[in-house]
Amino acid sequence: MATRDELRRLASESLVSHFSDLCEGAVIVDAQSRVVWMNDHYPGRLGIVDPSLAIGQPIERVIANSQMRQVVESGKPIMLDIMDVGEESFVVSRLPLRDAAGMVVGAVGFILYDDPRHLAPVVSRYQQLRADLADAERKLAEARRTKYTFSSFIGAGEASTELKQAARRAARTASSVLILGETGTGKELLAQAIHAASPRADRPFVAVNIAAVPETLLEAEFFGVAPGAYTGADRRGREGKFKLADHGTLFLDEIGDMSLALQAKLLRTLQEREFEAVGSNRLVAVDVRIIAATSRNLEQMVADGTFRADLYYRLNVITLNTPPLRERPEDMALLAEYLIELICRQLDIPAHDISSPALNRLLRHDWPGNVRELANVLERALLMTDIDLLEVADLERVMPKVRDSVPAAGSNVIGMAEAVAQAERKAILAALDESRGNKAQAARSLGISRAALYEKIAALGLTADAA
Ligand SMILES: Nc1ncnc2c1ncn2[C@@H]1O[C@H](COP(=O)(O)OP(=O)(O)OP(=O)(O)O)[C@@H](O)[C@H]1O
Repeated sequence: MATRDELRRLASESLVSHFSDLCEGAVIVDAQSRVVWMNDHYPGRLGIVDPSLAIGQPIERVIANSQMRQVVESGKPIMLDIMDVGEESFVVSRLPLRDAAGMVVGAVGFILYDDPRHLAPVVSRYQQLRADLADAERKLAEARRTKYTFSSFIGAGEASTELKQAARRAARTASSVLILGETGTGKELLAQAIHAASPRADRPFVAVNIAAVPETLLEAEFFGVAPGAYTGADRRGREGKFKLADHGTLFLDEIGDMSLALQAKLLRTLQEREFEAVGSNRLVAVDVRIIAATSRNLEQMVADGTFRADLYYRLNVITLNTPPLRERPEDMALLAEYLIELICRQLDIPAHDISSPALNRLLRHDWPGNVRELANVLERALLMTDIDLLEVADLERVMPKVRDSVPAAGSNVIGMAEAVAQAERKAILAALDESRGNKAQAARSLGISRAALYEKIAALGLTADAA
């Protein structure tokens, strides 16, 4: 009569031998996940030409997406799984092997069926889900595809050419980029162009305007919220921008407006390449390329102690300076022509030209709002002119100084809405002036949120003046 231990030994031996005979393939790895044995079917099923060369190799060298190492490292079986090799899908099972003391000494993997039709309902559902996921990922990447490339950055003068060359070089690397320049000089355009020319072009480009998101919401915006972290609307949890930008590029606009507390969290994420969602203690790994931008003097902020030096150096691997429009008059004609054509197309109005005196008028303005302001002025001038040639008078009508003055002729009575808008415009400009363009500080002194300030600036068409 066999003892209990002998019976157990016999059972496990015959189980393995039966299994390996019956199933379509079997493989055993050791504690380092190196292949030590495979049955006769295994190499044929998986297209392994010379099985003798596989022995002693790490399992991933033999089967690139094998999960055997996970079983060895965790000591937990994966009872039923679908493994894709090339075009084929296999139903597989993986079990850890333990010695007498219970230590994991390896793992055994079986290919149960090479024809997943045996599990048709499960497999078809799996394949459907996989197709849906691929479709959703493609749509997401499409939605996040950048609008701009380097050819969208207009300017052929020396400063623009050098800037574009440096940005093209940056696109070829994976380093962080810091773009410095006044408002409206094309920082976001350039960030998009860098992404579009980088190896990450097919992955998402995700932008966060730090100044436009209320401070209290920024952490959740960046890192997401774990399910159940909040009651109410967010109970199901939400992905943060870091996760959405995984394998792509994360554009951090107005980085100079970030609080010191969040700067510390951002730095940690960039260093460790992992983060925790709000309300979770599970670390999530991410791979994002960072492009940050600001119109503020970050170096001065570091000296003042309002921006972390370590974060500054981390972001400032490659620096690009977008020159203000007034410093590149050589680009004005090209830009004006390009913008007029673009605006006419967008507004669906006939093509327009610009007279030489009008072009000279543009050159005399100092453009605190840069290209955005130029586009704004041209659009309003185009909407008001009756002929297809922009003249000085058309521009004068809409250029900032004229716009803000009281109408010379006619009644002095203005509607309430306009009166309120004028008062708001004045207050915002004064606050921005006092804070030297720092929108967070301006919002504080106005007693409104930064998000509200951004909305007002856009609604009042103030962008041009708000530098
Ligand atoms: N060199 C350029 N060629 C063509 N369009 C440009 C150029 N620079 C800026 N623009 C246009 O001007 C507008 C503002 O550009 P963008 O948003 O990139 O500026 P920004 O520097 O990021 O501004 P902010 O600091 O206010 O966020 C956009 O519509 C952009 O397409």
